Amino acid sequence: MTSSDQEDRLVARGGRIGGTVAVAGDKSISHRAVMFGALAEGVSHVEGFLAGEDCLATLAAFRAMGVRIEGPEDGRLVIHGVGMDGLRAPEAPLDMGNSGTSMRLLAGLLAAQPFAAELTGDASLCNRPMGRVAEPLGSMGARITALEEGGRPPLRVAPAEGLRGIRYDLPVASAQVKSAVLLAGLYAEGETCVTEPAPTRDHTERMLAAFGYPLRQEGATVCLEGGGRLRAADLTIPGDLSSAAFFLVAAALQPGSDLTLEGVGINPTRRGALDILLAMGAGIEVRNERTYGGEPVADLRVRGGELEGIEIPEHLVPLAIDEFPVLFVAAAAARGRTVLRGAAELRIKESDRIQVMADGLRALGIAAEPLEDGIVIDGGPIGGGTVDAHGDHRVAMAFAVASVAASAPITVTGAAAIRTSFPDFLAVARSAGLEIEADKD
Ligand SMILES: O=C(O)C1=C[C@@H](OP(=O)(O)O)[C@@H](O)[C@H](O)C1
Ligand SMILES: C=C(OP(=O)(O)O)C(=O)O
Repeated sequence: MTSSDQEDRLVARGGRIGGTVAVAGDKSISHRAVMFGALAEGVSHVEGFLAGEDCLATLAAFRAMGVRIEGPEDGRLVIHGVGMDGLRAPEAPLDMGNSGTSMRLLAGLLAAQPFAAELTGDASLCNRPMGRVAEPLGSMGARITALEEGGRPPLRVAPAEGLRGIRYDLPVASAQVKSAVLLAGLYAEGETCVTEPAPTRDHTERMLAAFGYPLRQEGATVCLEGGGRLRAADLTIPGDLSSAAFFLVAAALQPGSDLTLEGVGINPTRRGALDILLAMGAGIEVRNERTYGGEPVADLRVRGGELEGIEIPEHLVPLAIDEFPVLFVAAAAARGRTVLRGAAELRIKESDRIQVMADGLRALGIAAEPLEDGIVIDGGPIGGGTVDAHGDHRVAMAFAVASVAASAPITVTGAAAIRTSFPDFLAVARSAGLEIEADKD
């Protein structure tokens, strides 16, 4: 067995959750820091960059396009910006690994470049739909071809011949699509406006502002004028609420626990998981609110108790989209029934997160009924057993957390992808009191 096979299998035995921990930097913001730092004029300094495989794929892509980036060293990057027109043609296809954010945002940026490029990724990413970005970018004049059926990657992006601004109504609430169109809009003639059907994470808008790019926000619509410039900026990236969510749930479902998570991003367009857990009765206190690089940050203190099942309000779905695997674990440990609807997007993430979570919860003895656009979970005693994360980082970490409420150890297979978003997960989990190890058998 190779060492990566070993990491692919985890055994979690629960434990007493408590203490004070910090999670790694926010993944969404880390991607954008590299992108905007690369396109800026001058040298940007970044602290708290997440050195997970997804963000490293973005970093490697910009290096392959001629951008000098020092680090990451202890989360620090020094990005020598090349300006809006300074990227160079990459010599080989850009490999985005497992990262949907990298592929969709880069599609928007590459659509506007005077050179051809190809974007590819791993088996999971190559199964995800890219028509959602190719279509609006096409109407701006971009020439993007998806090489596989159903708008699936690899994507071939031909040199641009001048893009024009559009007004685009997002058909799905997606920050990746919004960001791809805005990135292309930086280079387009005239104004580009994107209207969202429901709020989605606004890190692109906040970071453009931090790099000095003017934006106009009117209700659900954000607009920018093409042809501007970005000024280098120094940024500190907040801790990732999506990573913190595993420990929020671990502590919230264990009576008597007391855990503080320091320096976590609580951007209102991202904090749906907090609001869902609070509605389930979790004892979470938001303390020491402050701002890092235009992003709100706080320390979160969680004291465990009993959780109640709820009907999750649909407007919270896009605001908690990546946290549902672990929220399903909270639902399994809660008293009563939890119902989620309006979350069909979960079926086209790194795995089909509705089906994969339902299968895993059932293997642990929980009644979980998948719906086309959601799930119904009846809380009850969680048993031990083996569950398959299907190579999905968030599913793997969610089932490790389930062990806190389980009557016997939980073995998680297909867990190596944890490196994509949370390479220090095992270390942080242990310091929060979780007994977890990579299986050596
Ligand atoms: O813009 C981003 O950084 C992200 C947006 C979300 O995807 P969608 O825009 O597809 O919902 C989220 O699931 C992903 O992890 C990160
Ligand atoms: C969906 C996710 O990421 P991405 O779309 O960037 O692969 C995630 O991190 O849960």
